[in-house]
Amino acid sequence: MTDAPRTRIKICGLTREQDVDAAVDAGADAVGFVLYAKSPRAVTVERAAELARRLPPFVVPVLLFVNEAPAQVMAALAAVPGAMAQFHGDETPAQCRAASGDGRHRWLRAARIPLGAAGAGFDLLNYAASFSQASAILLDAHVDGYGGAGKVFDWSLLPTAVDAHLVLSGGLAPANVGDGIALLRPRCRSLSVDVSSGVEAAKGIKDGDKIREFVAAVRAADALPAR
Ligand SMILES: O=C(O)c1ccccc1NCC(=O)[C@H](O)[C@H](O)COP(=O)(O)O
Repeated sequence: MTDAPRTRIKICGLTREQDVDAAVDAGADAVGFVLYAKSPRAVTVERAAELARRLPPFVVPVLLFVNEAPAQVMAALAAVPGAMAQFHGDETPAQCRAASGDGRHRWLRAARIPLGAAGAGFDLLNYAASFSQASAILLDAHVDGYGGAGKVFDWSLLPTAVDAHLVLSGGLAPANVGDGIALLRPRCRSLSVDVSSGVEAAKGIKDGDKIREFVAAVRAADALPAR
C-alpha cells in the first residue's frame, strides 16, 4: 500500500549498555527491554530506566510485558520517560488500554501466530480490528514462553491487505529480513521489523556485528523497488 518507505527497526531484549549503544549507533529506531521475570533477557524496571537514559532523542524505549498487572505496567511506563508498552501475553484490548493509561502511552500488541500450516487459522484482520487502538500489531511466532524464541512463522499465510501498521518479528536475521520486507510491506499501512535472537551471541547478550548486518540488510531491502 506504500511506496518504498524507510523500514523502522526495533532491537529487542537488551540488557547491557554496550548493546544499547550498538543498536543506536547502527540506526535502530527503537530498543526493547523485557520486563517479564521468566525471560532469560529480563531486566528490572530500574535497569530498563537506567539503560533508556542512554538513548538519544528520537530513539524510542519499548517496555515488553507478559500478563503484567496494570498497576505495574503504569509504574514502569512512568519510570521510563517516552516509553511505549509492548503487550506480549494474553492481554485483552480493554486490559491493554487500561494498562497504558487509556491513551496516555502508545502500545504495541503482539499477535502470536501458530507455526507452520496452522498459521492459516489465525484471523489477523479480526485481531487487528479488535486491537485498533494499538500503534501497531507486532507479528510473532506462537511459542512456549511467549516470545523471543527465534522461530519464524509462515509469512505467506498472512492476508494480502491489512489496514494496520505491522511490525514483523519472530526469527528475523540478516539473511531473511529482506524477504520479509519485500513480501509484507505492500500488504499493510507500514511495516517495521523487530529482532532479538537473530542478533545475539547468547540470550540477552547482543552481537554488535550482527546488529549492524541486520540494519544493513533492512536498508538494502528498502533500496529495492517493490516486487
Ligand atoms: O525475549 C524474550 O525472552 C521474550 C519473552 C517473552 C515474550 C517475548 C519475548 N521477546 C519478544 C521479542 O524479543 C521480540 O518482540 C520478538 O518476539 C522477536 O524475538 P526473536 O524471535 O527472538 O527475534
